[in-house]
Amino acid sequence: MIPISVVRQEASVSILRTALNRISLDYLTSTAKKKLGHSYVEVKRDGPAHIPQFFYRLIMDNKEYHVAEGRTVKEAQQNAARLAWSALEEQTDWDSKVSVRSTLSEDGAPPSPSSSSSSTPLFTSDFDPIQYLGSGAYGSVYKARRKLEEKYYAVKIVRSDKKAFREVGTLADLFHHNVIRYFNCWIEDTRYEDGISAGSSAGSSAGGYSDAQSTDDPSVKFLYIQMELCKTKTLKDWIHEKNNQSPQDTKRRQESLSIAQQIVSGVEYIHSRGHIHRDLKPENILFGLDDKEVKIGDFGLVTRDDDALMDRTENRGTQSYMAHEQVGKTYDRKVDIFALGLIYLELLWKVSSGHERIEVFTNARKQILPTDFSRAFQEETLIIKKMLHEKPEVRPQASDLKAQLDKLAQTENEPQKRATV
Ligand SMILES: Nc1ncnc2c1ncn2[C@@H]1O[C@H](COP(=O)(O)OP(=O)(O)OP(=O)(O)O)[C@@H](O)[C@H]1O
Repeated sequence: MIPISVVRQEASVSILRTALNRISLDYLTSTAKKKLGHSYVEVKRDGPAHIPQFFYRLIMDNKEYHVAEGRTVKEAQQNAARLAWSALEEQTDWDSKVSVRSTLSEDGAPPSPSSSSSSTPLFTSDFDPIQYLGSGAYGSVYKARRKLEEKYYAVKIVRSDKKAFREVGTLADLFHHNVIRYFNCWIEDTRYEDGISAGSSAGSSAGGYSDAQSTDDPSVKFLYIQMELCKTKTLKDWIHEKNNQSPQDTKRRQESLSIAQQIVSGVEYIHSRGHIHRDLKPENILFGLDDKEVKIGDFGLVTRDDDALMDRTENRGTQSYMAHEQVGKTYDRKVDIFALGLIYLELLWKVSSGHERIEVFTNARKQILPTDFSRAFQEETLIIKKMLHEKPEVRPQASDLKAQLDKLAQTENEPQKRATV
């Protein structure tokens, strides 16, 4: 006999899945309410009046699901429904596609290939690859249109290993508008390559599968990660544009604060879910398609955090943004605050050459900021110096930092109190 809990769980999945297939979470609200005991609970409200944040969780069939955030009550409830859906999807083997969490072993190791590989290349059967977007050290990213709903996504293709599963396992756990959204992942035997990424004639769009790597080692598989499509412009490009503007852009201060608030909001959420990003840098922060929001990406170095300091076996990150203690083995989430301090400085302060940037960064790492900067940005100087403090315990928690930046934004919105820089 099938246990009642399984039947109820399948009912929940079916309701949520139908709702998501109809792309209408309103449907979920009415249908699930009728069939299963279901309610949304407000956990907290946050943020200033002009950018409020609402936090809701879904309770269904007496089970509490993860807290989700949104700009409106409706958005937060819809996001909470999506998180519940993801959680149920992960628990139930209803799809032929790989369910990430259920395939992870206790230590985050990848699943055995036999249980996860698929002989039909899902990428080209379910998607139209549109454009090669770029590559990092570990893989390449394509813009692709999912045939079923005719929506565009970014699909990242990486070797299927422990690092890739850590990235995807974390992304699947996160749902915040300042974090690149994860949708799905699956494993294939081969890596898709188009003419451009494969190094052949520029502009070629002819695509195909390359099994060069898997021929060398047949056990090598590739993980396809379907994510929210963002602009290819990164925060590094934004900083570069601003630095090349002459005279100095008068809106830079205001825009930098708004961007810093959004990154901190994303980091606060990541920390609240028990993760440390460990590789925050402008290259890993993208702009959403509407150009309004920034999104934290590249969770390849993410690790679990504990309240206690953890002994970490790996000490990686990007050298120039890395906190002092990150070269050692014992550090906590405050390494992200250090990197954010440098990013906020870089957002605000125009440097004219690579040489000047190195000098500013080297001094900033010792909490020495340019004299002109400290004069022009007094409040920011106090905040940044604390973020860059040598002792992690002195650096603010992301939630405190968020409150400080929100307060600063309120002051900035009262122009009579501040002179424009
Ligand atoms: N969700 C996305 N939407 C749009 N473009 C993306 C997306 N994710 C990545 N890209 C583009 O693809 C490029 C490569 O991304 P990827 O995450 O592999 O690289 P990376 O951050 O440079 O990598 P790594 O630090 O792992 O070496 C990025 O620089 C960006 O231009």
